[in-house]
Amino acid sequence: MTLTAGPADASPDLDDQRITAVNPLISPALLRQEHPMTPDVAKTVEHGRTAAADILAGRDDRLLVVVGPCSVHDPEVALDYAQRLARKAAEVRDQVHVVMRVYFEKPRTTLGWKGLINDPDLDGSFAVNKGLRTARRLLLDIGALGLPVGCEFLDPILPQFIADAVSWGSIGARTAASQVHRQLCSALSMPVGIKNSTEGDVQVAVDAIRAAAAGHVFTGITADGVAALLTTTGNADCHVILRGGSAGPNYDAATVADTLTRLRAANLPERVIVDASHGNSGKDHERQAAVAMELADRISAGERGIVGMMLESFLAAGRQDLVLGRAHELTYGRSITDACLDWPTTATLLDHLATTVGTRRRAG
Ligand SMILES: O=C[C@H](O)[C@H](O)COP(=O)(O)O
Ligand SMILES: C=C(OP(=O)(O)O)C(=O)O
Repeated sequence: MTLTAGPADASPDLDDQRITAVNPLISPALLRQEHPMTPDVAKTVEHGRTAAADILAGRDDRLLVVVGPCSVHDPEVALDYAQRLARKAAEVRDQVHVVMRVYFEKPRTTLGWKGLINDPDLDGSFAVNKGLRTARRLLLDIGALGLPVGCEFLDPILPQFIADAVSWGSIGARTAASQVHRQLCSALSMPVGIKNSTEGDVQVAVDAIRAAAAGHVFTGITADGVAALLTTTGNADCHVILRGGSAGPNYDAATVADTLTRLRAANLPERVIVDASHGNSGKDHERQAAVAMELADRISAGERGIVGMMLESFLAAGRQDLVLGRAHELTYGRSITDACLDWPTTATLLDHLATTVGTRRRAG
């Protein structure tokens, strides 16, 4: 007897036409079990979050400074940097609340290395489970130094793996308009800075803050890695980061004042953080110091609204190109994404920002 194919067998395969591999992903719960939160790190995280929220709300008159490499590509180097920054942060703690940039996810304009979680071996092997383990371990090691950390959140699944160890979050210029990211912010347990667009549109960040302040219902994952519907309260601690744009810098007093007006119009707290890098430095790391010094002068002269700064800083100045698979050729402590200030310049700037806050205090 000959079997003839029924209509179902004749149907073309419609699924997964462009997926070439499906591999297991560890669950957030498993990662948290392997690298558990400790009481000391929890204290650092909690203190880092509360201090940032207090500064943003005007309850604490210190400056919030988010400083560190554009991206982490080697956890040992990042820890070396963190040890130096932790000592400096302790010295300036009465005037400056220091949060280390520990960025594991890089949003690319087109293509490029997408960060330590996506490709921890820097060779295109995309060992994501290893990347998650390395990232979480590093966050805990830095937290153990008493130094709070800040991360950019890009993939909406990934916060479940690391967010408990993070004191401050960021949404980048390329995702500020994304509803997915605004919903994510509404769920995050820490203050989140949202950047103006790469073109320099500030309103998109103000709109994002409004959206993130509201509660949402959206799809995400649980700690066990199972898809779920999440219902959120909204995050009242989101704030604008002015990062400049393709039209040029936007840290000038007029743009800061215009941003505060937009925030007031949206019934939001009139506070901004200024990113001294990216569009505000034209990606010239040396310019960052000049931007920070100009902001310091304006802050000590009493300009209102600027409650913090972001600096891209690493051990060595500038940047270098990564050749995939040849990470062993990289210079120690130099960025493989955007150019950074070197450590001595960073330490001097942090001292200067501490003096700035002291001057502003004395002026009342
Ligand atoms: O901060 C880092 C970069 O500016 C951002 O990830 C975009 O990088 P790219 O333009 O080199 O892709
Ligand atoms: C990607 C970053 O910045 P932006 O989103 O402003 O380009 C960053 O701060 O690493």
